[in-house]
This record gives sequence, structure tokens and C-alpha cells, in this order.
Amino acid sequence: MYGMLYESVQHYVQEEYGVETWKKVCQIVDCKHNSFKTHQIYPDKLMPDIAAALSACTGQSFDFCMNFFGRCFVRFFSNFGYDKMIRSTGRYFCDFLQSIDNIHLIMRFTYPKMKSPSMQLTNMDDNGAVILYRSGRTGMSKYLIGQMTEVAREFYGLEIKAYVIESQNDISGGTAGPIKLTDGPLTVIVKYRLDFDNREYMAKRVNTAAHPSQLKMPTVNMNVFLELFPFTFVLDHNMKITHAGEKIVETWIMHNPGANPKGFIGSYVMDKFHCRRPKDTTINWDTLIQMRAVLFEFELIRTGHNRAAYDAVLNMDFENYDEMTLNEAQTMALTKAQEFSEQQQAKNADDEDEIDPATGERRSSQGLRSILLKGQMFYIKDVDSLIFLCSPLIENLDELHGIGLYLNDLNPHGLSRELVMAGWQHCSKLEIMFEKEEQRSDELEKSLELADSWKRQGDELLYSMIPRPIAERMRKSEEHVCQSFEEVSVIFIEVLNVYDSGSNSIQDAMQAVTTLNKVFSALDEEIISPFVYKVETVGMVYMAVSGAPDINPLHAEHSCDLALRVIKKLKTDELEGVAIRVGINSGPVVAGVVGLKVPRYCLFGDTVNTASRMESSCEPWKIQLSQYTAEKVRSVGYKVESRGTVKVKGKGEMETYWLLDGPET
Ligand code: HEM
Ligand SMILES: Nc1nc2c(ncn2[C@@H]2O[C@H](COP(=O)(O)OP(=O)(O)OP(=O)(O)O)[C@@H](O)[C@H]2O)c(=O)[nH]1
Repeated sequence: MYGMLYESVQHYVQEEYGVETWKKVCQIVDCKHNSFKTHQIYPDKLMPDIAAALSACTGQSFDFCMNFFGRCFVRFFSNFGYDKMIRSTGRYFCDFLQSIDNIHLIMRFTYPKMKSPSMQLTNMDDNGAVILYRSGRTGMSKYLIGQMTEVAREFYGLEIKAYVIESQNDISGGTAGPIKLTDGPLTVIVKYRLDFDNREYMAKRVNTAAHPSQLKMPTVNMNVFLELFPFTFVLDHNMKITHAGEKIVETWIMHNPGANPKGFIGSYVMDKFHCRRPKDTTINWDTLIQMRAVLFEFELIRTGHNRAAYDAVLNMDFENYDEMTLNEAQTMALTKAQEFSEQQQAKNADDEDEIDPATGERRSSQGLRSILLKGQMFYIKDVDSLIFLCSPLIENLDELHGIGLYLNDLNPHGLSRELVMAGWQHCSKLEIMFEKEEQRSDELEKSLELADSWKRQGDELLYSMIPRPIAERMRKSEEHVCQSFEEVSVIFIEVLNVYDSGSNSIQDAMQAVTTLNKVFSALDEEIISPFVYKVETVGMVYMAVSGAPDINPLHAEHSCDLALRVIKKLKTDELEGVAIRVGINSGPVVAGVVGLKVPRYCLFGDTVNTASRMESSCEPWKIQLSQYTAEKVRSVGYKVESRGTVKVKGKGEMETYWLLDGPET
């Protein structure tokens, strides 16, 4: 069901019962939508679920809530300006009741997927009327009562009493039965009695006969109607087509090659047409008489298409036709049809498509479209028949040709031609607008992609300076991120013999940068997040940490694994005399982001200083561990060897260890 119905419910439940009640209702029905989009389709079941939940929250009955929702809908659609449409349906409430189906028909362009109900005014008297409601949804019967009550009050100043007199398949009363959209025909049927003062309307109907416009007019020959409405047809009480306009007969012949041209008149209407609107309507005399205010749509049944057969039949000399026996005419039409399809196959063989004479465009000869006739039934007393005064529903020239018609086939006095041309212009304007829109959305798409890539690059740059979890925390809150860690392992790696600081040659400096870049990139490849995080590079020194920002109990092991990997990797890189040395120490640190312009994630504490000293006092191609780190990894199988005591700047005598290898794998 379209979101507009749910928008109205949400709006007025919040207004009437408060936002908290609405939140509670959403919680009960587990509704994920904070708001509803007018033109989006939501499950039908949501409506009774919300009614049942509101009933539970407020103590009102389910029926009361559904009735309330119906009233909300009428108040709400006035915001869309639809109130004008309701007021324009007619002077009296009964005029409105006869126009609800037409209202939904008109709305079909705005709500193309609408599965609207069907409403039929079956009886009227001084004290009210009887309405027959049919729908594919169950449980909406009280919703409709709310709508009708609100429309009567708001737009006609009428207080009505509406109640169900009989129903089939409807779930009424408190059972908030699931609304299911039953496939196929409208199976929910509810008959309502509406009690209200209808005397004025009834009196008007009686006076109509005495209306000045009803001065005795000469009877009109039926042919006038058939000329004015060339697509019309006349029905008798048995729903047989007794007369028809020339264009509908010609179209039927074109769309049913080989059929007997005289087979249209005298046939049962539903053998020739599908009734598209109102849906699932039983086409019989009583129903059509009752529904004269309703707009019907009939689609011509076609068994194929065949312009040549059509031409052949049209070129037939109808006058002498009566001499021809029926099957002679059919044989001729069939022969023509046969010739046409053989020619067609030949043409298709060269993949030639038919050039449409009117638009000059290639048009595949795959077939014509069915013709849709839209109009109203009128009762003609003189001949005790119903005439379907209609025009073909054609939106644009393509559709016109798709049916095999031309503009001059359409009734000149009606608006059909204007509509087609307007539709066509409208379509071409729309096409231009769509193209522009498409262009704009492509441009928007490209700029969004560009913005996205910039954001990604920005994020990569940011995450190269600040660990992602820290950056995300900083994005969420202004808080300054500073954290202490009980124990991490800090790794310093220095690249040796890259650059002779005494040299002034640019060449050497550029070579150094290239080599350094190569080495640091190789180190970057060995950083496995989130176990080890690269902190910074200063000069020839590469600093990393394990255990921050993500806590990692195996920080010492992961640091040693990294060290062993990079020694192995860089030794095989034959970097012309370049060497590296690695120092690792474990202990507590404080970590935080410092700086605004180029924010950096920095580590503070003696653990860092000692790790740096482990590196700066290390020999090339070796890994020196502090005693604490060595004992940690030795206990899990890493091979370490005491280096003895080393005089470490700022630390005095320290026992340090060489890391020789990882645990037995
Ligand atoms: C004038 C503006 C109106 C608009 C724009 C409108 C539009 C709609 C839409 C979009 C739906 C949902 C159908 C679907 O999603 O399949 C709907 C359903 C419905 N409408 Fe209307 N409508 C209007 C007036 C009315 C009036 C005046 C009545 C009756 C008094 C009415 C009776 C109903 C009912 C009972 C349903 C529920 C669907 C069902 O029972 O199957 N509508 N309408
Ligand atoms: N790259 C880097 N090095 C650091 C960091 N913190 C300390 N160090 C180095 O660790 C070593 C020991 O630091 P300190 O004990 O403070 O010694 P210092 O007196 O500041 O520096 P020295 O002149 O080397 O003695 C120094 O070489 C520092 O450069 C850091 O966050 N990043």
C-alpha cells in the first residue's frame, strides 16, 4: 500500500496521541520506518498491525482505530490539494459517492502501482444510500467508513451514520486479521448503509425531467452517436453488441485477421473486450445501469494483427458483400492474411522492419498493441439500450501507430487528437527533460564518485597519520583522544648506509630517497593491521607498535615476527650495501593525537625511549630485545641469545638479547 496512507496515520496518531505513543506503536509492530515515503509501497499488513498496536496502547477498539485512520487519510490528502478534487466531484454527497472509482482512476498516473478498491452506489433514497465496496484487501472496511464520514462532514456538512449491512471475506470487529492482498479478483465485498439527509439530492433528480434543458427535443438518429463516437458500441439487455462505430469495427478486423468482418455486430461484448476498469466487474445489464457514473475501460481482444487483411477487407465491396457467402469473405481475408505473413517472413529474412509511414521510423512488424477504450455507459430510453460513449486511450503518437491507427481515425470533435498530440509533445518534452535529467544525474554520479575517491584518499592519508579507530572516535566526538596502555611492544627499525651525510651531491640524495622509499615500502608491506601499527618514520628510522591502538596480548610475539620477516625480506633484496637494524622493547605507554595541522598519533613514555636505544645500539642485520621483551618471547619458544650487558645512553648498563628465530613452526 502506498506510503501516503501510512504518512497520514503517523501524522495524526502523533498529533492525537503524542509522539511517545507513536514510538510505542512502532516498537510493538517492529516498524523499521522512521517516516513513510508518499510514493513508496509498504506491506498492506502494516495498517491493521498499527491499528491493533494503537488499540493496545490507547484502549480504543481495533475498529475505532481503523475508522480513525480513514478519517486521518481524508484530512491528510487535503494537504496534497486533493480536497479540491473531492469538492469538484459534485454538488451533493451522492455525486461524490458515485465518483470515488473515477478519483482513483485519475490518481493512477500519480500512483501507478495502486491496487485501488472499487466503490459502487447501488441504491439511494431520501434517507441515504447503499454503497458496495470491493477490494483485494481484507480488514479495510472500517477504514472506508472513516473516510466517508470525514468526507461527508468536511466537504458536505453532513453527519452520516455508516454501517456494514453485509460483508464477504472481510475481517470486521476487533480481529486485527492480517491484511493480505488476495491475488486475482477483488474478493472482499462489503455492503454499507449510509444514513443521512438525502432529500435535496433526490428531489433534484425528480426535477431533472422538468429542467428547462429538457424541452421536448426531436429524437436523434442513433447513427449520429455512431458518427460522433466512431469507437462506440451499443449493448442490449443480454450484453450483445447491437450497433458499433465504424472505427471500432475496422480496428477489430485489423486486430483479428481472418475473422468474419461481420462478426463484430451481434456478438457478446465480453467475447470482444476485456473490462480493464473497474477491475473484476461483472458485466451485466444491472451492474452497468448502476455504474453509469463510473468510467469504464474496455480493451479490444486481438488474435494478431494484419494490415493487409485489414486493407483487403476494407477494400471489399461491402455492398456486394451480401452476395459473398460468409466463408468466401473469410477465405479471402485469410488468403490475404496468408500472403501478408509470407511476405512478412521474406521481409524479416532480410531483417527489414516496416517503415512506419507516419513517423518514418523503423517499426518492427512484431505486432500492434491492443486498443483501450475509456468512457461511460449511457442509457438510451428510446431504444432501451446502453451506449458506451468512449474514446481510445492513446497517450502519444507511438501508441497511436502501435495500434495501427492514424490521427484522422480519432473523433475530430473530441479531445483525442489534442490529447495524442499533447501527449506526444508532452512525451517529447518529457524525453528532453529525462535526457537532461539523465545527463545531470550522470554528472552528479561522476562528482559523487570523485568526492568518494577524494574521501577515500583523505581517509587513507588520515589513517596513515592516525589509526582508523582513533580517527573514527575523533570524528564522532570532539574529545581529545589520549589513552594509556598497560603493555605494548615498540619496534624501531633503522636503515643504514643509505646516505653519506657528508656528501653534497644531489645525485646521492636522490638515490638515498629512492632507496629509502623502497625499504620503507617493503616494511609497510609487512605491517599486518590490527596486530602491528606503523607510527611514523623519522629520517632513516621506521617506528611501529603492537598493542596500540588495538589492545593485543601477543604484542611481543607480533613485534618479533615482524622483525624476523623484514630482516629476511630485505636481506634478499640485495640493496647495494644497505643494511638495517631492529630494536624492540615492551612496557606501558601513553598514546594520543597531537597537532592540528598535521595531526600525528604519538606514543610517549620510557618504553619508547628504551626501544629506540635497543635499535640505536644494535648491530647491522640484527634484532636487539630488551630483557623484559626477551623473557616474554622466550617463554613461548622464540630463540633469543644474551648479548651480555650493554652500556645504553641514558639507561646505564643493560642486559640485552639477540633475537635469533621464531618458535618451532
Ligand atoms: C482524492 C484523493 C485520493 C487519493 C489520492 C487516493 C489514493 C489512494 C491510494 C494511493 C491508495 C492506496 C492503494 C494502493 O496502494 O494499492 C488508496 C486506497 C484506498 N482509497 Fe483512495 N484515494 C483518494 C480518495 C479516496 C476516497 C475519497 C475514498 C473513499 C471515501 C478512498 C478510498 C480508498 C480505500 C478504501 C483504500 C484502501 C485500499 C483498499 O481498500 O483496497 N480513496 N487511495
Ligand atoms: N622516532 C621517535 N623516536 C623517539 C620517540 N620518543 C623517543 N625517541 C627517541 O628515543 C631516544 C631516547 O629518547 P630520550 O631518552 O628522551 O633521549 P633524548 O635525550 O631525548 O635524545 P638523545 O639525544 O638521543 O639522547 C631518542 O633518540 C629519541 O629520539 C618517538 O616518539 N619517535
